[in-house]
Amino acid sequence: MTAAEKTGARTDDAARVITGARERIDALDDRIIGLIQERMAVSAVIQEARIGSGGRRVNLAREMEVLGHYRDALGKPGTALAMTVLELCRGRV
Ligand SMILES: O=C(O)C(=O)C[C@]1(C(=O)O)C=C[C@@H](O)C=C1
Repeated sequence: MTAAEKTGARTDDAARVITGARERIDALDDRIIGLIQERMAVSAVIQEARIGSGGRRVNLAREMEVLGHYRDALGKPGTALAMTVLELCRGRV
């Protein structure tokens, strides 16, 4: 498959730009995934401390803060992203 076919570009110049930018996106996605995995580990520490003390896994007031943080930064899709992040960190409720 040619670079043009792989990228959907109609010129070699555009194919080069897209190929380079996709490499940066793949590197960014690797970092984002790493950060999410780090967040999951930190969240687990909190949840274990709370459950170990007799509390519940979920803290809805805190989740509202997290949802608001993402929404303020990214708009409505930010809320959906935060819900997915929370599900990754504490499982489905
Ligand atoms: O901050 C907490 O109390 C957590 O347990 C962490 C966290 C999160 O991953 O952000 C996870 C579960 C709770 O329902 C709220 C937030």
